[in-house]
Amino acid sequence: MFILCQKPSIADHFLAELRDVNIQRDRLRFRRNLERVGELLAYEISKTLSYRSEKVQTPLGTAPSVRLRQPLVLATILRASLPFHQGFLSMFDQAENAFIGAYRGIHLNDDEFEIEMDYITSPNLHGKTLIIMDPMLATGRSIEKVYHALLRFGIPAQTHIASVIASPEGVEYLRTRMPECRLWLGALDEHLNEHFYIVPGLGDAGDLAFGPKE
Ligand SMILES: O=P(O)(O)OC[C@H]1O[C@H](OP(=O)(O)OP(=O)(O)O)[C@H](O)[C@@H]1O
Ligand SMILES: O=c1cc[nH]c(=O)[nH]1
Ligand SMILES: [Mg+2]
Repeated sequence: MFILCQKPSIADHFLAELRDVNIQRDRLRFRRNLERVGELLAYEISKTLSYRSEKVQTPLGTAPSVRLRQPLVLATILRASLPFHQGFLSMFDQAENAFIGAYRGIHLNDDEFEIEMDYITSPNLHGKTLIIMDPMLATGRSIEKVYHALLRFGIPAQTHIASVIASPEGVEYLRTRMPECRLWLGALDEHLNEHFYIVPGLGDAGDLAFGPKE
């Protein structure tokens, strides 16, 4: 598991703005900060990808270079993940993309709720590197449901899961259910509250990015 905010960097500044109740009133800034954390995590993941060597002609000579070789698919969970996805797409500009409409639906009881999934579109995933993005990894139920639904489109060579903020409960849940996936986090928080929200977290990422929903 990789955690971006383990030693102080500009990433902590972006996380602080995302969490701050006053700054997060500015939706444009909130979305842009999700995007910036996406860019930074994409850069970290890029260090694990494979590249091919080549020579590039400059105006003054030839430079030994490398270019990304690995086919990537970026999978994003609507709504909250859209700005985070944009950050990844800025780095991996030629990636293919998958979109999934998933959200927390009816509560079955005090301890459980259903994840509704009503839209999924994906390219073939066979042998590709899949990156599933969702800014909030709370219980882990959304990511688990989406991952297993995506496997219908082919078995990826490897899968990365990226989140801005995670709970220890969510991390543990994914570790046991999806041990083959590698986790990339902005920050790991304290716990989930009784409504399954991350504490201290940042609140409802989808509403903060796009406004409340009915
Ligand atoms: O780990 P989990 O317990 O599954 O919760 C995390 C999910 O909750 C949020 O989505 P939400 O259902 O609020 O939808 P939204 O993005 O439309 O706001 C978030 O973006 C995750 O997808
Ligand atoms: O803390 C949480 C949990 C789920 N979804 C959010 O947006 N925030
Ligand atoms: Mg939400």
